[in-house]
Amino acid sequence: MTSIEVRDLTKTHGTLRAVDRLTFRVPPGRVTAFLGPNGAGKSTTLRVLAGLQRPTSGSATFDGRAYRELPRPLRRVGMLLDPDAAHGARRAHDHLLAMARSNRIPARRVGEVLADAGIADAARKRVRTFSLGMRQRLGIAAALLGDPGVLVLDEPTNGLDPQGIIWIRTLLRRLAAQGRTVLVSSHLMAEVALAADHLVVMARGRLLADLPMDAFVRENTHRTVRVRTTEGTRLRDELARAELTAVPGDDGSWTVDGAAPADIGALAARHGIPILELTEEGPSLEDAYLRLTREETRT
Ligand SMILES: Nc1ncnc2c1ncn2[C@@H]1O[C@H](COP(=O)(O)OP(=O)(O)OP(=O)(O)O)[C@@H](O)[C@H]1O
Repeated sequence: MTSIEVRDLTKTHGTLRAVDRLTFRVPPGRVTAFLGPNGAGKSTTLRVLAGLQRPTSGSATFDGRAYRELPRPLRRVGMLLDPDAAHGARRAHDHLLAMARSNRIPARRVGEVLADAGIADAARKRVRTFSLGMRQRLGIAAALLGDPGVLVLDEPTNGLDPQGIIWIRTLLRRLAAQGRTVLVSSHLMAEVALAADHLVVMARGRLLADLPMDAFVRENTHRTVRVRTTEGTRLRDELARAELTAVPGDDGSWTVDGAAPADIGALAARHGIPILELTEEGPSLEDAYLRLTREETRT
């Protein structure tokens, strides 16, 4: 199966380096999420990958071949970059059929992908009457048309309803499990956490992180424990004696850094301090991502 290879890619717009010496590889068999704050350079990278923009230097290829060099590219690479790519006057079915014909894809695939994308009922409707969510589904149907080994989807959940978001997540996982190469950009961290195995994070045109999801969360967050007690000041003082800091919250709870719940429970028991709640707050991808990119938003 094909890998995506971005190598030393730079793309400038005038004096702005939208992408700045970016290097990463997306191998088959896993879902790779492509993240970064607004203006990070994700769309620019994907447009260069799709051959819609020329790199200033470096390359973005599929096993070393540029998109434009691929014969019948829709059979190799499925891309969703712009939900408005289909002409509004076209009917959904005809739009996909034209794409299929130009890439020698069997016409029966049109009906299959329309059904897969949940828009079979709208097949004969003109695209301009589609909602944003339906246009996204049509774009995803188009990406799947050639049964490609590589899928590149830019913000596929834009405009989708909750069922649509679950559908995308399941679809991405299935495509990766089939051994395909899946790269998906997103702003919605919670959804990325459930769908992706691996993260590539960029900001200000540069690579910030390229690592497995669990390592990313571990490296960029720390666990805390939330405690509720009827004797907050005593608990705080006893924790301070054990060199732990308890920070009071707005709701009467305390947050403790750097200790396990069992340690805090044992300490409270030794001093006869009643505990009403003791909860370990796990690191979330969202926390990790915000921490990593806090200083990196381009204005
Ligand atoms: N054609 C262009 N001409 C000038 N500047 C551009 C052009 N395209 C993109 N940029 C700039 O390049 C930077 C990267 O933009 P890009 O759209 O790639 O970011 P992004 O990570 O996809 O952001 P978002 O998450 O907001 O979609 C931004 O500062 C943007 O304003």
